[in-house]
Amino acid sequence: MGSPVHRVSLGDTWSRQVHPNIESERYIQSFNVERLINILDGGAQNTALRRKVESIIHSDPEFSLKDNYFMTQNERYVAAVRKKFHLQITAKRLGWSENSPEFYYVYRALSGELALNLHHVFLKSLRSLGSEEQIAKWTPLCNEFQIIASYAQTELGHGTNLRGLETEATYDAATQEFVVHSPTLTATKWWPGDLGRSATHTLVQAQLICSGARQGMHAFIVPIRSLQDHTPLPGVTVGDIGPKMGFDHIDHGFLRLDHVRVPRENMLSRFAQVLPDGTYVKLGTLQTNYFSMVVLRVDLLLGEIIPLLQKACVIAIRYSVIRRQSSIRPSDPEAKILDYQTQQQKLFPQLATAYAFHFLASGLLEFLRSSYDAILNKDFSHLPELHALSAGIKAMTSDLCLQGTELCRQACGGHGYSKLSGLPSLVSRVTASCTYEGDNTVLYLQTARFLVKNYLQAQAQATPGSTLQKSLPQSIAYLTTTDLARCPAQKAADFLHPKLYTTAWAHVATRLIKDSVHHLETVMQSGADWDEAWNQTTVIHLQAAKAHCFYISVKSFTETLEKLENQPAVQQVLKRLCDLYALHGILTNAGDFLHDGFLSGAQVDAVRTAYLDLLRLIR
Ligand SMILES: CCCCCCCCCC(=O)SCCNC(=O)CCNC(=O)[C@H](O)C(C)(C)COP(=O)(O)OP(=O)(O)OC[C@H]1O[C@@H](n2cnc3c(N)ncnc32)[C@H](O)[C@@H]1OP(=O)(O)O
Ligand SMILES: Cc1cc2nc3c(=O)[nH]c(=O)nc-3n(C[C@H](O)[C@H](O)[C@H](O)COP(=O)(O)OP(=O)(O)OC[C@H]3O[C@@H](n4cnc5c(N)ncnc54)[C@H](O)[C@@H]3O)c2cc1C
Repeated sequence: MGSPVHRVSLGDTWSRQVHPNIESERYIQSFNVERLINILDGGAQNTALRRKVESIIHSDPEFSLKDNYFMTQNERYVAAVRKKFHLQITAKRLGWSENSPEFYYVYRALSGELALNLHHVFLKSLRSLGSEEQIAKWTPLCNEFQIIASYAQTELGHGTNLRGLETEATYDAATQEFVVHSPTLTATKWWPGDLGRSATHTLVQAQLICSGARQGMHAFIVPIRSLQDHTPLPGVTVGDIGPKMGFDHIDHGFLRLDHVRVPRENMLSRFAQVLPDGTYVKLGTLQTNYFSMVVLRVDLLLGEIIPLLQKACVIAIRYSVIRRQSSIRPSDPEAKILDYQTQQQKLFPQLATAYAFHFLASGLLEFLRSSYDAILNKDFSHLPELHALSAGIKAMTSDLCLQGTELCRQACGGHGYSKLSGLPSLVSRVTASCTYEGDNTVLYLQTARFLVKNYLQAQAQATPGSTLQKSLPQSIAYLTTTDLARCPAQKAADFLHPKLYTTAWAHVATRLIKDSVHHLETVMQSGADWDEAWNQTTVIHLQAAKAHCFYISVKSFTETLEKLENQPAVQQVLKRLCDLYALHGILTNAGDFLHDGFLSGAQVDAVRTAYLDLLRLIR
């Protein structure tokens, strides 16, 4: 460890002391910090549990992260594997069960520097796509790490277009096996985490071929490495895809299968079965084989994506109260950079976004939990709305978390470019979330498809004599509420009413959805078919989907405020953040509010007045 750079991070004494400026800043807030912490943790008992888990982790040298930024990719991987197994041993000793809150707190305390995350993605997919027997068989093997699993869906040639996946699983009735095969180079599985070096098994998403027909994408458990010596099994070519922008600690891999045989029982069969004679039995819909992606998109929000923005806000705001640079008056001492309005305008909307997304994701997780069992029991009534919400919210949160973490990094000047600030790693990590578990554009368009479909249905129901009376899904009920043509706000203070700005966002989302349908229908009337017309109007649909998702996030934040009547001081500070979040969105998209005169120029000025005053109040 002789290299000079290590002197920077080893053995310094001053970094253990809290900077006096931070100390002083911690005693001027207007609310009870512990109360707000309890709200974010979901209750005081969770706060106590989280702190207990964090103290165990932070006091154990095996979990130290201090050398991480000086490691090679290989060293990062080895360190992450070591931490993962030390964690499993610790968890067993302390009685922490798989999927328990303790594991969530550990993951966050270690900034996700743990190997085998896809092993848990495999388990989640098994639970959502596997039969009860398959769950009972494979879960203990995973929990005891007798097997290490991964999730292999994406191929060199296809990540988004799942209908285009080329890996084949052909049923052989004579032996009651599936022959899993990579027929082309582009069928090579590419990107799956934990595949490069760790996994002994993987969940292969492949085109099922049985009864002489292609039945679409289905999931197959395929052994890929020997449990004796970890070498690739016959017919398996597997390895690491090499250096990436981030995620150095994960062995993303590639996989080719040359007619590898697996037993019939290895096809996950909650929503589809292949009988011994090769008969295909559909127990769900095409979309139910996509259900595991809905679960993952929701889990990744609080489990991986939003904490990255939360951490970037903590680092950048703390830095901004100790960094002094230039003076507000030439005669003054150098100012804390957080006292500059522009620094507040960079950071506080990101802080507000971090809170907005925390409550938004918590609500979506609740919706998933409440509909999960129904879906597993083949009641798919909530699935379309759950898919549309999870797709759009994953796209919006990852997009805005990326923008926010990068803004926080830039707000720290040169030190924001040092890995030792923690910020560059947060940015490179959150960047990936705009692609994994679904490219954001593609996911927004899934939400847009849901909006158009339901809008047209509402239109059809509204025509006189229509017998259809199906109510709209709750998240788009606003499409049929009476709409204001003009915003009634007279002065800046009027924009600090949650009902007023929520209605403003509903107005813009409704208008953009109507507009997108109008353009679609106009292009079709010019002779294009639905698919061509859809492609020629996707930019407009994308805009409508984004406005819809932002409206959902504003509504979720205001509903959270309503539940805090009994904690006025906390409610007040969260309301300021909610106001700031909503008004920041209006100013950033002012054109959408001015377009039909819903807001006038003078009203947008009033929004800015209220917004700038909020920065002062929040500071
Ligand atoms: C440190 C660790 C943290 C990081 C962990 C990272 C883990 C990342 C792991 C991965 O990245 S795994 C790979 C993730 N890959 C994807 O997410 C692929 C994205 N592509 C798709 O989901 C589908 O290809 C897409 C939905 C875009 C299109 O599929 P289709 O062409 O079959 O569907 P289409 O668009 O025609 O829609 C058909 C119907 O299915 C519905 N649908 C589509 N996806 C659905 C879904 N997931 N659930 C339920 N319904 C769904 C859709 O709404 C529609 O319903 P309607 O007919 O009623 O309109
Ligand atoms: C860090 C990381 C980890 C990952 N982990 C896994 C894993 O564990 N398992 C796994 O299976 N996969 C994994 N992936 C792969 C990931 O899921 C895919 O990269 C993702 O689904 C996007 O697919 P793609 O790469 O083929 O991009 P493409 O779909 O080729 O996207 C390229 C461009 O084409 C556009 N595009 C594509 N289709 C459309 C359309 N229909 N309409 C409009 N535009 C379109 C996209 O918007 C994008 O701009 C991981 C990826 C990353 C970066």
